[in-house]
Amino acid sequence: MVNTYTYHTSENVIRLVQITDPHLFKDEKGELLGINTQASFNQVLTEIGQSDFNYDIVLATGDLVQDSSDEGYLRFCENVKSLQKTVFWIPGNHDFQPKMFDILNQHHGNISPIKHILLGEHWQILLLDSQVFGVPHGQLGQYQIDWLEAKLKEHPQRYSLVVLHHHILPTNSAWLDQHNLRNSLDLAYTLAPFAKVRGILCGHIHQQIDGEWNGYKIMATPSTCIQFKPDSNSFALDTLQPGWREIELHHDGRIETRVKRIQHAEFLPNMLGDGY
Ligand SMILES: Nc1ncnc2c1ncn2[C@@H]1O[C@@H]2COP(=O)(O)O[C@H]2[C@H]1O
Ligand SMILES: [Fe+2]
Repeated sequence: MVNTYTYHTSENVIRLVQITDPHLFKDEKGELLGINTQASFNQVLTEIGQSDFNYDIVLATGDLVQDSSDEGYLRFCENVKSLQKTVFWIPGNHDFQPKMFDILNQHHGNISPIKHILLGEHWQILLLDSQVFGVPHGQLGQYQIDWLEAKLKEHPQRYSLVVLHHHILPTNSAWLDQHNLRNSLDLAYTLAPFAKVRGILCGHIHQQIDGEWNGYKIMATPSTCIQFKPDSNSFALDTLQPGWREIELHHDGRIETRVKRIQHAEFLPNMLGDGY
């Protein structure tokens, strides 16, 4: 099996789209706290298609399916065909990996199982699995840490973007921050010797963060369905709309990025919902 995907381009900028946390259900009418997650996912995909952002690849950063159903993963595969670019993925805390792996591989179309991407001459992307089976918080196992270190050592001349589901920077929401990446210090120690690491990208927290941590650009992205309210110690939803993220990796190591939200439909959750 090939373990590295090489994306050849002579462009000075590589463009990525991130979609995250679609939480699809077996039933396409399935709702998460009042939002039909299939409908909001479709709307995000439609509006990505309508935008003039000419992306090279897509990153899907976990919680693809809420109920471990074959149907949810199969519809994900069908739906992302419209993106017409290779889709790379990582698991979130809600994903059932044996099924996810089988279905996403069998119905691959434009979906790749590869976790190491070389882009043009200057960049690489490292996709990590931070899932701890059966619980909402995250942890990078020793295999993930060793793999990350090995890839950074293999390509020290490349700028690196690290991608994982769980968050590192707090959301100032106690209920959600208990579900963070528990061993972010191990990640910090692993990355520290490699001066060309530039960014860390995650999903999971259903809200936007554009911050900084140890000199790395930290990006978290709205879900394609429900949004969590920032700075809320107990569970609370937001009326902000489903979204996605555009990222530009420049040849000099700069990352430019922006969050987009749907504009041609409105999804409002049941604001009284207190969890799932
Ligand atoms: N009321 C709640 N209190 C604490 N955790 C919750 C609550 N509701 C949901 N969660 C968990 O918190 C997680 C945050 O985002 P996820 O989509 O990964 O899935 C969520 C659930 O696993
Ligand atoms: Fe999650």
